[in-house]
Amino acid sequence: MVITNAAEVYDRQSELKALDESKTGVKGLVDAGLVKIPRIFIHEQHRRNKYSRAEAKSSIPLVDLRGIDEDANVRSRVIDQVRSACEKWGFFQVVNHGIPVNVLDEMLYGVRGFHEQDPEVKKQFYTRDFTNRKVIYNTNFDLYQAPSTQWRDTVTCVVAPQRPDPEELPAICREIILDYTVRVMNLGHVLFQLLSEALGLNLNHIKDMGCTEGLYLQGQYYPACPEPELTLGTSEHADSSFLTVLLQDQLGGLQVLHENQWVDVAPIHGALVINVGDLLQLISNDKFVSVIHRVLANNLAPRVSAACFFRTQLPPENSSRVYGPIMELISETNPPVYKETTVKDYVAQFFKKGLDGVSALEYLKL
Ligand SMILES: O=C(O)CCC(=O)C(=O)O
Ligand SMILES: [Fe+2]
Repeated sequence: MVITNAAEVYDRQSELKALDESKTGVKGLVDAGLVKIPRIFIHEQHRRNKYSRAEAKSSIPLVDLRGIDEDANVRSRVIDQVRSACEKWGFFQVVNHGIPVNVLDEMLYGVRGFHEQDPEVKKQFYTRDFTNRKVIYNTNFDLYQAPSTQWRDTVTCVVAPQRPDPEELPAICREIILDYTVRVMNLGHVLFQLLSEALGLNLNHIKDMGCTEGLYLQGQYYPACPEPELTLGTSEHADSSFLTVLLQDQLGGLQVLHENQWVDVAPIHGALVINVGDLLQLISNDKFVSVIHRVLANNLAPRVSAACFFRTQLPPENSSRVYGPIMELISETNPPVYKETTVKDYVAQFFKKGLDGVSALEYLKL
């Protein structure tokens, strides 16, 4: 039993278990017609309102990739923009990134299709086994660890370094996942080159460290919520990846913490949101920052997003390679800030904690 602030008594664990065992996630609750949100979803007010919302005019940088391979001046300007964005915001949006807008739309449509299909088909993918399975559908990967439950369901597909057998992927979005993730891998190579150059390193430095090898996609579904002000779609967190390529729909709700204020990431049709993850903050020795962000719940319509994380997910790919601050970035005046770690150990730490608004990098600080 748990005593809440309001001195109400409830059995949080049993409610979590019931949600888990339904295998139909938050969407299942909404489909059953609920009008008040269950207590497990209530996020404490002092956390939700800890920071104010920034003026609407403030927004994350926008970077236009057109011409970076043809014109050295354009490339060097873009590198400056990327460096500045990764140092100050940890986030930017890109346009002219090479992925056609109809592919982006189809990807979101595919994610929606997965979550809105017959629950009996969807249930076959329901699992919490992140170490053996390549397709993982569930609600809240950190359901049993996090202080509050998030108003979202997720389907995760691991697509690299090993390409999945198409038969393993959910039929309803199989083709678009295969197509979209190859394109994201290609864009990732471009971005990691720009990031390497922005750090003053050789073009392929980050790639040669193996940071671009692993990729998994998370198709998020945030059902419309009857009491959106009491909960969150995604809790405050920083990503555990090296880099994240996020495709959001037009509803909005994503917010980035910047100078102690929440800044809305306004949806731009055709653009992609790029953000620095913890592992890039670690190897860049704090030059680039992995910034806290969250997603608000809304009562208008289901929100859909597709986030691609550059990070290995399955052993043995992520087991032995050790990552620490890049030697070339270290000097007497800029000593290493972090201990070395493997991706496997880092992810274990990230999972153990759950999304609680504190960076998992803290435990690696020297
Ligand atoms: O759905 C979104 O827009 C972002 C979700 C997110 O931040 C994440 O899954 O790490
Ligand atoms: Fe995130």
